[in-house]
Amino acid sequence: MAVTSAPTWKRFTGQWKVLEINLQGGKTAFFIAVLSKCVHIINMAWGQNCSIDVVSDCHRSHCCCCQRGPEGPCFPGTHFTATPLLLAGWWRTERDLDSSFRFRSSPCADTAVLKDEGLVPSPALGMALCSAGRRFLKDNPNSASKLRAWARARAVYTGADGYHAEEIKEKLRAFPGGSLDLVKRESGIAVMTVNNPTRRNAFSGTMMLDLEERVTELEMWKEGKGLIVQGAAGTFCSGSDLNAVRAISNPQDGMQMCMFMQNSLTRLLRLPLISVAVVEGRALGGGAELTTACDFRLMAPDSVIQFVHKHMGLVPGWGGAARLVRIVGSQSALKLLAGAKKVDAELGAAIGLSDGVLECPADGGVLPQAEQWLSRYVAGPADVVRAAKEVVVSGRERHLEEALRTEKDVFGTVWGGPANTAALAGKSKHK
Ligand SMILES: CCC(=O)SCCNC(=O)CCNC(=O)[C@H](O)C(C)(C)COP(=O)(O)OP(=O)(O)OC[C@H]1O[C@@H](n2cnc3c(N)ncnc32)[C@H](O)[C@@H]1OP(=O)(O)O
Repeated sequence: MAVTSAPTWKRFTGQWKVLEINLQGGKTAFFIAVLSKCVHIINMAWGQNCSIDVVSDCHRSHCCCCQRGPEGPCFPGTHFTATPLLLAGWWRTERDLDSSFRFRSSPCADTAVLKDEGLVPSPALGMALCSAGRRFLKDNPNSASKLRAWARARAVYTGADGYHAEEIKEKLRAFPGGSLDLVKRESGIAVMTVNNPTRRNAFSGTMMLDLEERVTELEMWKEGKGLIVQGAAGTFCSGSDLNAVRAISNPQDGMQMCMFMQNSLTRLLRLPLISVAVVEGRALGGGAELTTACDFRLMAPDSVIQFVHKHMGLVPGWGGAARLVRIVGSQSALKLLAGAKKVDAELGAAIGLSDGVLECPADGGVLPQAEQWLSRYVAGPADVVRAAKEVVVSGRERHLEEALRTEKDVFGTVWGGPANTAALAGKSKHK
């Protein structure tokens, strides 16, 4: 069941807030938020068959109701079909919640109304709901793992944005061809290959679906440290498959495809893995956008990254413009987009789009060079490498105060951990 209007904070009292969400069919869902070290959200959906998208990732926080830590969260996030009383997500900060629902809270100390309506929540109520939720997850292990995946995912769009995931997936399934192949290595580095050589690795509909699946797989890969994204057969990716683009060129499908790809590529960039796009040949249109969803880009000598969207009467829609501005700054981004400028390895290095030039491929191709380049950043224990990526993502995406809090939480996961203890036990000099 869809959310029919922007959620609003209805009540606010001290540590508690009640958020009201209007659902289709006149149903209402309430979320009770406990504001303290973490924000614990309890969703009580009064009515059958309503479904709400909730995305969160406070897997490292401790629930202030039941004091559960990362291993036993109440609910790390959900996309749920709610029964009269169901479940929840919990957010690390209030702002996470706000951005999940795209609204701003406006606290209005309205204790009296709360009391009048007998709605004053209590820690006991919170605990009861936590425990009901845990029981649900125990009885529904598939939901639990899905929830965990969602928790890590932190996609941009949900049903509240008018995004209909299943509908667009159905449409994309009608444009088959190619694949996105993923190999996870013992070294902790995975290689994802955009594989559709007969169309210069253009993204068919099913490859877009593959991308989402591969990202989900990587989100659940706890041993992972690094990711290399490459194209098959010596070229990176020629963007979206023009045959599919022509078929779904109506505004509705375009928007849905845009949200689908933004979600997947945002999740790709937010993975706790250090990622690098290895660009050989051409990275055009959506292919250029894909390179920006990696932390780094390495370019082969004759390679070109080109945001050809302008030539197509478009601007990027897979999040490539927003990411490009963050990588090269607005001046350079404007030149690349408004001029559809070809970026070769030299220009790429000069403007900071490329982080290194690969040498002419030897027998083994450029992959070993890329692995060698990446190895200096992924050396060491996975939890430390992943923590480094996490604090950088947080610093890039969150307001300072929130990023500082996240940094504290992530710091707490490595402080006194095995790598830290071993380092302290040895002689520590960094000459
Ligand atoms: C998100 C927005 C977007 O991404 S819009 C898509 C933007 N991309 C494009 O417009 C790329 C158009 N393609 C090209 O410019 C050239 O094909 C490039 C990639 C430079 C390769 O040139 P070249 O090496 O000479 O090969 P070619 O043109 O003979 O192509 C080989 C076969 O591949 C196909 N192909 C290529 N790109 C796409 C694509 N994006 N979608 C669908 N098919 C594509 C070509 O049509 C060609 O197929 P065929 O062998 O003629 O059947």
